Amino acid sequence: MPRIVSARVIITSPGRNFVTLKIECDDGTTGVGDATLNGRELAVAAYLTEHVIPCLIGRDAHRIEDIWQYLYKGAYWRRGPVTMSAIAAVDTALWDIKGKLAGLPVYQLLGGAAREGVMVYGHANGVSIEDTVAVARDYQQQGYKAIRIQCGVPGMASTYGVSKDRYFYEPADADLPTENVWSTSKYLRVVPELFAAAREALGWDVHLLHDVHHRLTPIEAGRLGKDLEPYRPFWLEDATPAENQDGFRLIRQHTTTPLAVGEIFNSIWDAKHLIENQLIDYIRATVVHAGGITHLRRIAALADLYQVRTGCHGATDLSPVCMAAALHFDLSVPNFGVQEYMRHTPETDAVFPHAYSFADGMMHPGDAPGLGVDIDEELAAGYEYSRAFLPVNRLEDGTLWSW
Ligand SMILES: O=C(O)C(=O)C[C@H](O)[C@H](O)CO
Ligand SMILES: [Mg+2]
Repeated sequence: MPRIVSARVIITSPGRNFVTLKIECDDGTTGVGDATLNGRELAVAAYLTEHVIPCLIGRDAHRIEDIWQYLYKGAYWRRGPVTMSAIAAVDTALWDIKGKLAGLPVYQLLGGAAREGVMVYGHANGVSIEDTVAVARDYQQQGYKAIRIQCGVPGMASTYGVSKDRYFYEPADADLPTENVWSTSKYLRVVPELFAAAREALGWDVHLLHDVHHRLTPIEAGRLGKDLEPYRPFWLEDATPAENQDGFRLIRQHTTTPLAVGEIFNSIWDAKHLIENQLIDYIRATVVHAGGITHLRRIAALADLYQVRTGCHGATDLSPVCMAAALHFDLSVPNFGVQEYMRHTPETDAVFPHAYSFADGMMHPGDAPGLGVDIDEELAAGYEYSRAFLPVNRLEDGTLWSW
């Protein structure tokens, strides 16, 4: 049996912060897992170092389910993003090790490929409708079959999803949280205009997506969904905060626009009511924040019963290790929908050499044994951690709002 002899947390910042767990077995086999929780990185690092790693030493690395249960039930304190990201990192690293020992890519261990490739969506954003449409056209020419479109809101200094760089969106940008201003009425006017312009320029053969980022009330979201129906969006994401899951029932009563939610979910319990009541169409939980491949498969299995499909979160704060794991999951799961793909910077790609590839709007995890991703520790050591917070959001009168 491959016995775990060491586990280490590696923190690096090649343009942004990443936390990676590396587990090593007595035969020298290693596995990696992403443990990055944007803006709260050191909390997960400490949880791993102080409370998880000591319990791993000496265990059989093949016993993925037992170790998952040990860390989840055994902690007594269940769920939560810090705990579940730490468990995810261990779980991901163990799947990596199992794949390497079997000489197989992880997707083969998960049942094999259920499709030829993984459809991904890219991010088109711009300060104006024209800018966004121009970037979206660029993505379409690169072969993307699905594109998320976000544009600046006239009269507002900054808007979620609209970055300084056309291709790299990085919201965690300051040593203390940046303050953004939000106006629902201004926003609700511009989004249907954006979709109209995008359909006009791009035609109907490309999927268009949009992220509301938890900023509307259910009835406002119902209005937006209805206004967008003529443009056939693929999904409306995080239309309203999901703590009150019944809020989605109200949205559903007013629109047939498909709904996606779950990037901040960390367990099946966050999604259970939404899935069982068919209040959503896509579940966006992903490997790093929702307990690893093991737990994500459980969520997907529940979702499959209700024709809810997967749409894993894949922003740049999820490291290439998470991206690789998500692609193995996506390729094998029966109810796959789409995968978010926000390209990492060249510095990040160099620190995390990987076997996954993009061609013609589709990705593939590659056929290297395990996850097909690693961390170049020497390179990683050259990028020191630097604290960065996600922004906060306020209404024009100063009221704190959802970001
Ligand atoms: O990628 C998305 O859909 C996001 O909403 C990005 C998030 O704001 C980001 O990952 C937060 O860390
Ligand atoms: Mg989102």
